[in-house]
Amino acid sequence: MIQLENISKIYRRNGKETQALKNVSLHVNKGDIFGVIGFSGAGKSTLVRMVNFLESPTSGSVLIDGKDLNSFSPKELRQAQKDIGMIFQHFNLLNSKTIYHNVALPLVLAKEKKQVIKDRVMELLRFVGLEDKALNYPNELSGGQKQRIGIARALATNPSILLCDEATSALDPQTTDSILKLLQRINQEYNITIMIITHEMSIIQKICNRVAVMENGEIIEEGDVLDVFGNPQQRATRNFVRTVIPDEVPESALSNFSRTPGSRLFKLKFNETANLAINHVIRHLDVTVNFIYATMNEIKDNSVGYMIIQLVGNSTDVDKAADYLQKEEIKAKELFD
Ligand SMILES: Nc1ncnc2c1ncn2[C@@H]1O[C@H](COP(=O)(O)OP(=O)(O)OP(=O)(O)O)[C@@H](O)[C@H]1O
Repeated sequence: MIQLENISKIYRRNGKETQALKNVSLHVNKGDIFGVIGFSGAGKSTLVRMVNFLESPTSGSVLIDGKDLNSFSPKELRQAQKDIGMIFQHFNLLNSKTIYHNVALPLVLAKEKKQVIKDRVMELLRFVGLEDKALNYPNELSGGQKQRIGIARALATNPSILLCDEATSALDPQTTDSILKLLQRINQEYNITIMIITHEMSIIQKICNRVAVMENGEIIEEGDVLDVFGNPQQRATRNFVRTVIPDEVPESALSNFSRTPGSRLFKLKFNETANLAINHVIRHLDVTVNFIYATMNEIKDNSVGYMIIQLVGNSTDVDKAADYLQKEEIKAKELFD
């Protein structure tokens, strides 16, 4: 649905060049809630502005439903942009206009009939749960309510894509969750493809099915959310995952078990393969497995986390068990070896 092919973007200002995007390629499928995560300055906003052609790439192409936006006339481009809604961190509402008129604006610009506009605006305000605020002004609303209005306005022209640029960064955690639930409903009920730009991994964890990690204008890792959380490849990705699934073992967990001489301590991923391996060790070797600590997190209806286990027994069996758990597919990591 959205294809970015070898996109580079160079900003030139006062004789200085900044390369905001370096040969970025990305495919977002219809129905995805696709997250793009990165630290400040990674190039996320630049990337998302390429998708609706708010800015054009220095090189490379943007294809929406297979059509190259580069080849569009200005009129065709405006038409294509109507199919892409966008919401922002600071909502970008017009303070001098009522909520009704803010939501109506894209329809007024599209020269829709008055009755069509009225029906659509009221339908959207009902959808975002703010029908009673039609005659209020933006500064009479809370941040969460303002973002709901931003969402209603973005949906006014019935887009098939919604871009969200740090849309929950100015909101408290509870309000963030309610906006994320609303985005999920939009994705499911209206079948709208959503692209989310964020610096918070918890946002990706809660609603995205795919994720790309950006660093210094490049996509350094991309994949299904479960795979990326379960097996992050790059250092920056691991740091982001850590913010949701901490992998430091608390001192208290380690000080509470007895260091039996000859026992060995391992850290393993919490997954089916590791569970089967531990069962194998218990069944086939004369080894006791003590569970010292575990963390678990729900990602896309799957459990992701890790556990710390202690192997206790005679040294031959403990060593055999350790060898088995350190195999390639299990990759148990020894602590204090
Ligand atoms: N209009 C512009 N003119 C010049 N440089 C720009 C412009 N927009 C962005 N940049 C530069 O491009 C790089 C990427 O910026 P961008 O805003 O895309 O990053 P970001 O990941 O969205 O960061 P943040 O989360 O802080 O918004 C930065 O070095 C920034 O200074």
